[in-house]
Order: sequence, then C-alpha cells, then structure tokens
Amino acid sequence: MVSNPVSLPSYRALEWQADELTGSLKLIDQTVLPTQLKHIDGNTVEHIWEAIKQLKVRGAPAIGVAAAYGIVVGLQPLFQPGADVSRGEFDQQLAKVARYLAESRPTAVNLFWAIQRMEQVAKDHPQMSAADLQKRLLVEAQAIETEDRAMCARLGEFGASLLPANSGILTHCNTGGLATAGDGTAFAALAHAHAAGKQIHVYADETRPLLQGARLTMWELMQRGIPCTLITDSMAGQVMKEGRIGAAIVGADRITARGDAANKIGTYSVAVLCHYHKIPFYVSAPSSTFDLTLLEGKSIPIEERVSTEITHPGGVQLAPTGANVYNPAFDFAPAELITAIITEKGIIQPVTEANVRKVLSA
Ligand SMILES: CSC[C@@H](O)[C@@H](O)C(=O)COP(=O)(O)O
Repeated sequence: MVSNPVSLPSYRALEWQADELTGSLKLIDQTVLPTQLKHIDGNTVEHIWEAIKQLKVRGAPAIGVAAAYGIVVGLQPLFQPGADVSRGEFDQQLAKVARYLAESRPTAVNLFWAIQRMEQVAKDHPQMSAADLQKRLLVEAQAIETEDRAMCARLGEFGASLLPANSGILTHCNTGGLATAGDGTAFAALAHAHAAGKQIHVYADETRPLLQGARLTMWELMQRGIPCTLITDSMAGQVMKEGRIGAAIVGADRITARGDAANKIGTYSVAVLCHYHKIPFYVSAPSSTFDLTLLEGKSIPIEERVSTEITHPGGVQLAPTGANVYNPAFDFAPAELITAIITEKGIIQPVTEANVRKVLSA
C-alpha cells in the first residue's frame, strides 16, 4: 500500500461559516471555473437547493455534505430572536426541508443518505428541545463533512496502491476536492500515486456536455502539479489503442448491491473500451455511495437534464433550433466490467454481490 501523506488542496468546495446566531454554507461556484474562482453564500435552503440543481456544488459526496448543511440552514428561520420553537413545529419544518432538498437531484445516493442521517438524529432524540436539536444537527452535518474527508484519504491510499507506476491513467468527470469535502475519490488515488513518486500521467476526458473533466479536473490536476493531458471523450479509445493508458479510475454516484456503478455519462463507454483493450477499470467511492436496496444498475434513477446543455454549450447555439435532444446525465458500468471497487473499508475484487456485502460490513 502507498501510504505517503498527501496535503489537502488549498481550495475547499464547501465551508461552513457561522457567527453566534446563524451560519451559512460558502461554496465555490463550480459553473464558472476555471476562468473564475468565485464563492457563493448559501444562506437560505433555496440557495443551497439551486446550487445543487445547477451544479454549482456537485459530485456525489459534496452534494451529500451540502444537503446536510442545507437542513441546518433550512431550520434557521424558525429561530427568530425571542421565538420559542416547539418540537412539533421543528419536526414539521425538518420534514419539509428534507423533502425539498431530496428533490434537487435524483442519482447521487449520497444526497438521500445524508438527509436520512440528519433525520435519524431527530428520531433518536425525541425528548430534545428544538434549540438543542438544531445545535445537534449542526454537529451531525460537521461530522458528515469530517468523515467524508477521512474517507477520501483512505480511498486515496487504497486507490494509489492499485495504480501502475510509470503509466498513463485515464479518468472521467471530476472526482477531486471539488466533488468532496476532502481530496476526492478517484482523484485522491491520482494525488496519492503522484505524491508517492509513481510517475503517473493523467488523461482527463473532457466529459461532455458540462465539461467537468476539462474545466474542473484539469484545473485541479494543474493546481496540484500532477502531469496531465486533456482529451475529448471520443479520443479515449484512440489513446488506449496507442498504449498510453495503464488503468482507468472513476468515481460513482450510486453503486448497487451487485456492484453496478452509476457515474457521469460516458463512464460506461470508458468501461467497455477498457474491457476491449484489457485495461483495468477501477471505481472509487465511499460507502455512502452504495445503495444496497438496489440490486441492478438498471434500477438506479438516471437524471435527465435540460436540452440546452447540449444544444447551447456555454450559452452558444450549436444545434439547429428545435433539435430533438436526449440528455441523460449518468450511465452505469455493470459489475462485470469493473476490475475492482475501492472503498474506505477495503477493495472489492472481484466485484460480486457477496464481496460488496462483505467489504461494506467490515
Ligand atoms: C467524487 S464524485 C463521483 C461522481 O459524483 C462524479 O464522477 C460525477 O459523476 C459527478 O457528476 P455531477 O453531475 O458533476 O455531479
């Protein structure tokens, strides 16, 4: 195992900021990166909902952390100076805010996992006053954030141990510090392998249509001094055929009990290409990304996004007015195409239902 310590990125996708009475969630607006490093202030639950919906904050783990803080922010309006908030009133607002946030995006299960975890705190403390419970919920949101950071570090260590040295590594979408509270999932493996002197060179798919690879992963790789090259999604097969790629590693938004892994659209193509070229295809995700209530990838809800993301990239019209568009934001790689799934609890290999359940229950 590679256990070289890796420093965290200097930028933080999300940061809780609080004065004595209220707090808000400071977010990097990821829609304007890399040309602008701009922050937004998530000081209402509507702001946070919008930020998730519009991908200002994105990436499965980061969405979960943002939703946890979103619950705290959504309950704050109850506590006006002098207000005596009853527990009934508090529970009603909690349910409302939880339902609202759950409607922001459908695929990343970390969103629902974090919301349920926050709601469970209230269920576990039926006698607690509203004011104390509000404080306790903030502690829970902070714990979700801290745990995510620790999970990223483990994913980085485990992932780096699998990556071949002196090799090109292909990645898709963005799985770094911008997508998590820490160093990332798949990205953490790249950062750890680089820090350990493995001499890797990262090939980043641009990741159509919203270009998380070109805009965000390239920005993060360059910020961290990791050697990297940008390619379009359609070049992945060619760079593999040229022998430039020793492994591919991606993140996930939801992984089923049998190990089918949903991730950004285009991931399935990468998995198929890896299979054809006999290149290991790794998925890296924390346990909060697993949905053991689902067996097969085809049951994962796939978000469909607006057609203008394809017809008008960056606001510039590219397709004829009125063109029919299909815009699924995710696909899934079936377990059979995944060499191993890296989790903070260990490496799942081969990817079978029995192994998924065994590693996750460790
Ligand atoms: C650590 S992030 C893993 C995934 O969430 C990531 O690969 C991805 O697909 C993100 O999609 P996005 O639509 O940008 O939220």
